[in-house]
Amino acid sequence: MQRIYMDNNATTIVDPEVFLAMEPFFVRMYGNPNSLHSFGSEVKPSMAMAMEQLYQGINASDDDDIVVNSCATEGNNTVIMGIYFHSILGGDKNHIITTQVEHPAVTETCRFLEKLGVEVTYLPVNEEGVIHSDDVKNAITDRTALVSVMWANNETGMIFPVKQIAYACKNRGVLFHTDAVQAIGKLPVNVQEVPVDYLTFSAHKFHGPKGVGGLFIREGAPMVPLLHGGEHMGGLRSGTINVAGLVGMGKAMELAVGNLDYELSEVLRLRNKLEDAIAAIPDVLVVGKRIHRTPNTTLASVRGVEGEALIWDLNRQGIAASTGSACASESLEANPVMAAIGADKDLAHTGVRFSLSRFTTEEEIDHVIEIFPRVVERLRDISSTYAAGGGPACSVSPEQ
Ligand SMILES: Cc1ncc(COP(=O)(O)O)c(CN[C@@H](CS)C(=O)O)c1O
Repeated sequence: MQRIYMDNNATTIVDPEVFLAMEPFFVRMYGNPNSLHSFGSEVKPSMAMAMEQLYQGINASDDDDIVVNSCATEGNNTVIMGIYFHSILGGDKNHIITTQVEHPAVTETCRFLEKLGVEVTYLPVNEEGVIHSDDVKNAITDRTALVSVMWANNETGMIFPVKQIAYACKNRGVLFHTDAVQAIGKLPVNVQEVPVDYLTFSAHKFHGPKGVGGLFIREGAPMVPLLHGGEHMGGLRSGTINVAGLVGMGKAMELAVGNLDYELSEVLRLRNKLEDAIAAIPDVLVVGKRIHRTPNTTLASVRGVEGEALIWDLNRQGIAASTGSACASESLEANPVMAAIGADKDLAHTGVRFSLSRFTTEEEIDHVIEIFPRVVERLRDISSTYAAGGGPACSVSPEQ
């Protein structure tokens, strides 16, 4: 059976060019870059090139730092815990602002700090699943140590007003972190245009390898390492560098930026083609206006059908999708994003997320368009809660 991968917000295939770039660093050039002998020194030029690819990919200046780590979860923890140690434990601040729809790597780290007495504001989102920059302005106090708002949401694809938020924080002298995991490779990410202090990303979200990520730190922004040990990354992140991963991430960043026009045209066209077919099914609505979303993501609420049942049935047909973020896929709780946007409790369990990539083909989209309505119909026929014409799924209808 042909399998179709439609869960690229969870992870992506490694681009073959990325794999080729990495291969030598597993079997021939495997030295530790901290070693003084030739096995160590011979890997350094490739590492330097990869770092340059990362700097160019987000338009970082040479005065800024990019710390190579294991993933965005580590990067998010590093920023938030680092601010706690620097500005809260070691300073006169005691407040962090974030949103209700951040990835758990942000919200759970904040919840951990609340146990240590930190005050955290989780800004609510509107029916489209986003906040307004004024929400941040109104929440900032003289005790605010950090604002952390994602660039784009992993479940809805909704894009947050990070530029306006960054300037609002800058004007109040408050540090700003953005989790850019779902923006890199899908949107232009330029840290000269958007004056963030910290920005985090993971290579496996833009066709690089799992197990390697990056943390951008603006020159002058305070940084307290999460991991202590050897003198790696200038002391900002101890642990032997994943050389192959870094080389792969640099190549993946170069390719992601180079394919941005394709993402914003062809991937967008295929996503909209799929979304139009999904939205045409009765009592199915898509969350968020397209113009405010990343080009590859659709989150649909299907009245009367449990999200888990939907993705399992799709899986039986060879189609890989998710009910929301993969890290919450085991949970039978209501989808927190759907709950946050005001979907009623039945609907909060009905979300299905499709996320495309530059490797998604028209034939694959046409096949999903053929299968999905049949799956919905089959599951509704056996549903105990669905009666045709059950009314709108939630207040937001698809927009062009
Ligand atoms: C916005 C955002 N921020 C952080 C992460 C974590 O990435 P890691 O490489 O696992 O550390 C993710 C990963 N979201 C996947 C897995 S939960 C999803 O299915 O939506 C993310 O989307």
